[in-house]
Amino acid sequence: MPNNTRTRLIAGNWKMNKNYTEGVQLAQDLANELGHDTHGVEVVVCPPATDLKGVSGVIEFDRAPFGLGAQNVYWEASGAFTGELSCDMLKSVGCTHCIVGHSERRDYFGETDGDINLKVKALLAAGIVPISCCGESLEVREAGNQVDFVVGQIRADFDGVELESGDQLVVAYEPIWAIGTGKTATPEDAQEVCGAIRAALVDIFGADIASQIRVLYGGSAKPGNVAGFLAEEDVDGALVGGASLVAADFAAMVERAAE
Ligand SMILES: O=C(CO)COP(=O)(O)O
Repeated sequence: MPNNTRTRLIAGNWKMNKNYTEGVQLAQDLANELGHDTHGVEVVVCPPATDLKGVSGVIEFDRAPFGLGAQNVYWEASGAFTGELSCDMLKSVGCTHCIVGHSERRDYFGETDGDINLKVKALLAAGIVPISCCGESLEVREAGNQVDFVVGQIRADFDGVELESGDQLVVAYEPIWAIGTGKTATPEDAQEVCGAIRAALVDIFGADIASQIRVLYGGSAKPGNVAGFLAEEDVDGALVGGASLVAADFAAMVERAAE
């Protein structure tokens, strides 16, 4: 069990995997694996946009014990923005959460901290919880600059953001060199940066709100290593890529988080 009052959160980022039929199947498999009780752990899945409506159907009709998140959003309300999705569109298919600022979007699609800042503000205004990602490259880590780099991202991403309570926002620390590589950070590596993130959040939002914001670790997290991360004071859950595509593995991680 956590040694603080924050509810642990295990979130799955399916990335660009699973077509509609496969996505609905995975959601149903996960619902079966989890049963109706996740023992105090919050669970969210973030499928591709084309699967959102189907997965929300599984959540509604099978009373599946997980929330629904998108992987991206655009900050404008509507209009001539070909290919983009608004907060209202995400809400209309049942999204409660949305990943923003994933390193893959920063690196492959040129997303900047300024973009992420606008997305976070739009999501908060719509009542959707941003799962806001940050994390350093191998180069930054090898130079020993991971804390300064990530705190810089956090300050830029949340510039001018106002919260009423800490459960409106989730932060995910994902060192880029550990994503999809099988190379995990150690729990101590994760705590070093997640602790610095918490300190920055105290500065930005004040101690009360910062103490309630969940900070997740992501990067090759799996059933065999998640407990080590969760044992750290400032790690409140995991953002899971590859292992979230296997219902039994993802459910096993939720189980570890409940222990
Ligand atoms: O990027 C991630 C989650 O957003 C982590 O992916 P992996 O768990 O596949 O390393």
